[in-house]
Amino acid sequence: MNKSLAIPPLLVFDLDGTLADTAADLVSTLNAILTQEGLAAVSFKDARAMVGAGAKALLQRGLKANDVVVEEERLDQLFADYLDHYEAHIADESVLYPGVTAALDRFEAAGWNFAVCTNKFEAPSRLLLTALGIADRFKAICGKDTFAVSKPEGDALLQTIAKAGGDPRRAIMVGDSKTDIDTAHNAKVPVVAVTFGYTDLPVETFEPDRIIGHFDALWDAVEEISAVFHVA
Ligand SMILES: O=C(O)COP(=O)(O)O
Ligand SMILES: [Mg+2]
Repeated sequence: MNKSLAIPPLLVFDLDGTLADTAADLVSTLNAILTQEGLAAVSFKDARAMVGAGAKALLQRGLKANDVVVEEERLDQLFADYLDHYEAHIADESVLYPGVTAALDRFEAAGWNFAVCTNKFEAPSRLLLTALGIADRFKAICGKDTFAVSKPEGDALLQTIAKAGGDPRRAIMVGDSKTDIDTAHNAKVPVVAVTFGYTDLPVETFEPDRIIGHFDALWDAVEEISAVFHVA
């Protein structure tokens, strides 16, 4: 049997804005830090689009919204405070998007494996997925700090696939932002974009291979890609 066919096909999921709607907890944490510093909170609407480039970028955008620039050392301290607060409130309001569990069940029954490739740090990612009851479904959970490189570098995805025991020729990325689509393009891995995440521009702008508005549509999108890319 063709050796590569012995390797199960792999779905690699982004986390924030793809598997889980985490914006409320991320923005609440940002505002807890801004308030602690005597600065104005940012509106959920404004801050939601800031999510996607990592927590430090979110923090910096919140400071910038207050026209405040802090030097590196102070930013590191605020970021440490941010992570402490976030880990204590990791899933106060965060929930899985509709259809995630059913989609994982269907693909698992068809022999697919799963991994996570996120710009959230690995520890809070594990904490969140455990709190949401699905951490043990992933062969690998890789965060911004798992490898020397992070998204949008293609190698962040390729190393995630390797860590999950997968084959890049039999892998598909699922994400919500330009960062994810660029990562997949850089790794030459097909990508399905979801429309319900935190992208500041419509995802079609970034030319994913397929676009879905609900996880119930993931099966057909992957079927189409698999036929084209000979994944499954
Ligand atoms: O934590 C972030 O800002 C982004 O995380 P994501 O890569 O899971 O979307
Ligand atoms: Mg995301």
